[in-house]
Amino acid sequence: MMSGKSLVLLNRGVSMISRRFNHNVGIIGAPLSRGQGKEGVRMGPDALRKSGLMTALQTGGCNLKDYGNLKFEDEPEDETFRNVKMPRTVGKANEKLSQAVSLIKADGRTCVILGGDHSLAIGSISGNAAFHSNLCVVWVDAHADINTPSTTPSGNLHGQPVSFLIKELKTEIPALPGFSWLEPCLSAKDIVYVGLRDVDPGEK
Ligand SMILES: NC(=[NH2+])NCCC[C@H](N)C(=O)O
Repeated sequence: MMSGKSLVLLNRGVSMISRRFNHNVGIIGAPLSRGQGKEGVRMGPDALRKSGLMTALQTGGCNLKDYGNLKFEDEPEDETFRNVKMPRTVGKANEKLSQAVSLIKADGRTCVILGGDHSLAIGSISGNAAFHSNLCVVWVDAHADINTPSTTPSGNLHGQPVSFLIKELKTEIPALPGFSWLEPCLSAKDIVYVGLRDVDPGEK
């Protein structure tokens, strides 16, 4: 027979499990490659879907809604601006992503974004920040991706997203075409790096 106390514990366990197993998740594909030089990364969202990601998430108890893939286009005459490559295209794509993330959050879902190159962190984090005033970021990556337009050795925006998001670096970021919509939304203390092993001199 069950005591009152064990019944309370059991109920608590079941409600924890059902909370975990009824997690509402929205999937959005972001097939962007212009933040760096390899075309193939835009195939990421479809490749991840084909590899069985959705089934794995459902088996893990997620209640999924697939919002499909965003459509990104190259902006015309997207010249390099102070060494930064394709700023208009990458800025516009991230603006779209940020809006899409905010809509999914407004639907009451955790947003899982399938990229795409790492410049997408700009839209992903800013879209979430619009909903969570106390947002923290755990950045698991070999790269810090905190170059600024002046320190970037490659000019690729996938190596710079964090510098655009951190309030303390605002004065280091020039007014880039394509990014007028963006306001930094994180403090430096709100990000933790895990796994760094390839950091540029200007990022240190
Ligand atoms: N998310 C990445 N794969 N980042 C690579 C960045 C490489 C280099 N640090 C750069 O700024 O260009």
